[in-house]
Amino acid sequence: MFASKAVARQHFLTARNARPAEDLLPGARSLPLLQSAQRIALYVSMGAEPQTGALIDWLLASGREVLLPILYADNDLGWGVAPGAADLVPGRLGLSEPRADLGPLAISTAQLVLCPAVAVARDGVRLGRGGGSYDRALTRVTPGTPIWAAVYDSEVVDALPSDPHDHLVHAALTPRGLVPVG
Ligand SMILES: Nc1nc2c(c(=O)[nH]1)N(C=O)[C@@H](CNc1ccc(C(=O)N[C@@H](CCC(=O)O)C(=O)O)cc1)CN2
Ligand SMILES: Nc1ncnc2c1ncn2[C@@H]1O[C@H](COP(=O)(O)OP(=O)(O)OP(=O)(O)O)[C@@H](O)[C@H]1O
Repeated sequence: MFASKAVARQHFLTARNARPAEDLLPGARSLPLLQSAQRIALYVSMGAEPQTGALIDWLLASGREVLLPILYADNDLGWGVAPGAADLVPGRLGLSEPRADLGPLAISTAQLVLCPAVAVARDGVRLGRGGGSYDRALTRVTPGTPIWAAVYDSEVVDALPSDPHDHLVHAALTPRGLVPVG
């Protein structure tokens, strides 16, 4: 068990930064929910994060809508639609973001939410970057909507430090498929 979220975050990010980035699409495209959901909240991957580019292109090509986060100054998130990678503009912290902001509540229209994560525990606890962005955004998801966290297989672990404000996820999506948690 890790002594704190900060220690755990550093452990997993150091390991992740030493590995090649992998694409999420192979593990995702055969999942029924990803074939049927009409509007999906996703993220624009950066660095060694599980890569979302091919997944976003595949969803758009099959006529679905993809919501992408816009990071506000207080680390809360707004959401915009992705018409295509060429339409994204540079945001804070090296992020690429949609130009038009539909606001923080737009995530409530998603039928599936895939959030970035540094690690996920078997009980559903998600460890993020530490801004509390998804702690806030996930409170606005329509109850009953599946929430998945994108990680590599080695980042699904038995236990992680957690706080009362942490919002549990239902599964980890890895490049090899879906791992139910919680
Ligand atoms: N791809 C992606 N988008 C996301 C998140 C994320 O984790 N991944 N977020 C999840 O909440 C929000 C943004 N939060 C973030 C918090 C910290 C860092 C960060 O630490 N970035 C790098 C580079 C910083 C820089 O260039 O100054 C780093 O410090 O190593 C990035 C995003 C919304 N969008
Ligand atoms: N609803 C909220 N409103 C404002 N701040 C919040 C809220 N929830 C959590 N926070 C703050 O966000 C900070 C980071 O929380 P935490 O370490 O759980 O982030 P995280 O889930 O790992 O990061 P992220 O969601 O950005 O990927 C904490 O200081 C926490 O107090």
